[in-house]
Parts: sequence; C-alpha cells; structure tokens
Amino acid sequence: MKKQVHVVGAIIENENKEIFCALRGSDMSLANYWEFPGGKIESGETPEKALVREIKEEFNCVIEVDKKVEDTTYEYEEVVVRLETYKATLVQGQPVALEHAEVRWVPREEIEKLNFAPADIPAVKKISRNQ
Ligand SMILES: Nc1nc2c([nH]c(=O)n2[C@H]2C[C@H](O)[C@@H](COP(=O)(O)OP(=O)(O)OP(=O)(O)O)O2)c(=O)[nH]1
Repeated sequence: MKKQVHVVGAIIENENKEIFCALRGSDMSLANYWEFPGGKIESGETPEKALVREIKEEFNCVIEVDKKVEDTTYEYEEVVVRLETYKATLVQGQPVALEHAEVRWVPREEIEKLNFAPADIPAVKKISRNQ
C-alpha cells in the first residue's frame, strides 16, 4: 500500500486580498510546484496546531487559523496525500522563506496561473472564485 500523509496548508490572505504562495525547491519532493505553506500533522496534533507550528518553522512568523476551505485526497505515484486547507491571517512578523525556493504574495484572482501541486487544485479553484 502507498504511504499515506495527512497535510495541512494555510491560505494566508493579506489586506490587499493577496494570497501567500510558496514554491517548493528542486531538492524537495513535488519539486518546483507551488503550494499553500504547511506540512504534515504530527501525532496528537490538531490541524490548526500543526499549521501554526509549520508556518513558524518554515517561515518564521505567527498565523491565526480561521475556517476550513477544502479537504482533498490526491493519489500521487508514490504517496496518497490528504490535504486540508484553512484560511489564515498573519498575527506576528512577516513570512520569510527558510526552506522554499521562492515565496510570493499573489492577487487572489491570479493564483490559478501558478503551477500548484495537483492536490491543491480544488482549493486554488475555490479561492480564485472568491470563496
Ligand atoms: N505543505 C504542503 N504540502 C503539500 C501541499 N500539496 C501537496 O501535495 N503537498 C504534499 C507535499 C509533501 O509530500 C507533503 C508535505 O510534506 P512536507 O512539506 O511537510 O514535508 P516534506 O517536503 O519533507 O515531505 P517528504 O519529502 O519528507 O515526504 O504534502 C501543500 O499545499 N502544502
């Protein structure tokens, strides 16, 4: 059976209705795909707690997690990913890319132009439709 991973992603929006997007580096799995920043939920963690921890670890800032946007399961060649995405806002600091190749604040209606990881597409579509 394929490895199953349960991941959370943050859709962080600023006051200009721009979304924070992160590009995975060429040394990461799913290399060169854009994603909503986040990562794997550790055992005993709530999705919200995992998101706050991952964003602090990878971008050195603090977010507040808001409502859930999407819950998608996507089967990649080697792994099955369940990705839950949540709206979030920055409450402390500005995100800096500690592990990613690039980060960008992208106007909500333009995020569909980025090459997002396949598991993210349902959330990308929802967000760009203004939901
Ligand atoms: N953080 C995040 N991961 C995503 C998204 N979409 C998506 O398919 N993934 C996948 C990529 C990874 O396989 C996994 C997240 O893992 P991670 O970012 O915490 O860890 P990682 O790169 O070290 O993963 P791995 O190579 O060790 O398996 O979920 C997304 O929007 N955000």
